[in-house]
Amino acid sequence: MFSFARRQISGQFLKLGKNFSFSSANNAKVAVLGASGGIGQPFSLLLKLNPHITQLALYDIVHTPGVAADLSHCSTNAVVTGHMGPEQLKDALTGCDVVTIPAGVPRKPGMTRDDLFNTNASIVRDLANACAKYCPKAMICVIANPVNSTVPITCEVFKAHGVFDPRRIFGVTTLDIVRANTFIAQAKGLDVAHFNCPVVGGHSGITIIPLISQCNPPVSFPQEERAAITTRIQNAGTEVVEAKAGAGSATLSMAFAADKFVTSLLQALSGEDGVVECAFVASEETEAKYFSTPLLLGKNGVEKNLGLGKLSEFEIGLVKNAIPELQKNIKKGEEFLLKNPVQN
Ligand SMILES: NC(=O)C1=CN([C@@H]2O[C@H](COP(=O)(O)OP(=O)(O)OC[C@H]3O[C@@H](n4cnc5c(N)ncnc54)[C@H](O)[C@@H]3O)[C@@H](O)[C@H]2O)C=CC1
Ligand SMILES: O=C([O-])CC(=O)C(=O)O
Repeated sequence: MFSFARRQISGQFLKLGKNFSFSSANNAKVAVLGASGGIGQPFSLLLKLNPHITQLALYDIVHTPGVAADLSHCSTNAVVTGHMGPEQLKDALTGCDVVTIPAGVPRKPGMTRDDLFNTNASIVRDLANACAKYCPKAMICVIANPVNSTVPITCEVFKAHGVFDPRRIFGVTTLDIVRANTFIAQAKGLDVAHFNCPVVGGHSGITIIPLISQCNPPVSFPQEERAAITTRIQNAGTEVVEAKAGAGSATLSMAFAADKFVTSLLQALSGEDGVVECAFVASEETEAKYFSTPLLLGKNGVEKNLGLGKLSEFEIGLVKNAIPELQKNIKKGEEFLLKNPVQN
């Protein structure tokens, strides 16, 4: 483990045009597992700008000394520590308030997210195992795909350790909301900074369900346009994978989205009221055991599941179509852990 001297800055902190002021609650340790990757690096940079964070622990199996040294020169408050290889994972995780997991392989053209299962399931299982041992109370934000299966894997690992708290484990689906907001605001000529479209369900293909009927401010589309924009949101990950032509999947927009989610989580943890984000969590809202819906966040993670709300006929059909696929993905994650249990 190597660490860098804390650099104090005073007063107010300007981030993405928004003012944050320091308070005693803004004292979080956040870890990024997979910090050297395509998402990990820009995401860590955004977290380094976050005034809620006083320690940023960067873990990967490669390159973290360089990434941490580089990032530590940015003149912001957070102390950056680099941790490389499993023997340094304990130090990275101990004392964490929030752990983010973008570790794992990304898609290439022609692959589905489920095609990543064979590689990423064991990566996530082993990292979740370390979290359950070294920071069982931390908020765990799973980014690695297939999210519909890696979240159930993480939850099963925590159950195996007897430390499962469904309020604290999240599949990060924020990129779907970011995309829905961008595409719809652009189509309607609205200011995306003041536009919100909830996206529910899961994080792959038909399980991604934008609730256009619940947009704020309200929008409406002719039937064909609504179907087309829904399909674009569902396939937006593939759009990026194809454009990158073998060089990976979304990294910069994912870093933006993950930072948005973690910022909301830290605001809620530090006592801010009314913080709502969608995420894929253990859920009783539908027949699927895990489902993304808007969540009211608080000091202990999910304070209240705000549920699906009133759906249009079109959206009811989308939810109905998504459930069998989600159930299959969830079962696959749970069965993986039965067949490949954690070694404590
Ligand atoms: N939830 C979402 O919306 C999104 C999820 N993703 C997923 O995020 C994951 C990461 O994507 P990228 O950063 O583009 O991939 P990448 O290949 O650029 O980076 C992955 C990083 O994980 C590290 N890694 C591999 N095994 C590890 C282990 N056992 N412990 C710690 N680190 C390990 C690698 O060394 C690498 O630095 C992929 O599974 C991708 O599908 C990508 C975009 C959006
Ligand atoms: O499409 C992928 O493989 C990466 C991802 O989850 C996304 O961009 O939404």
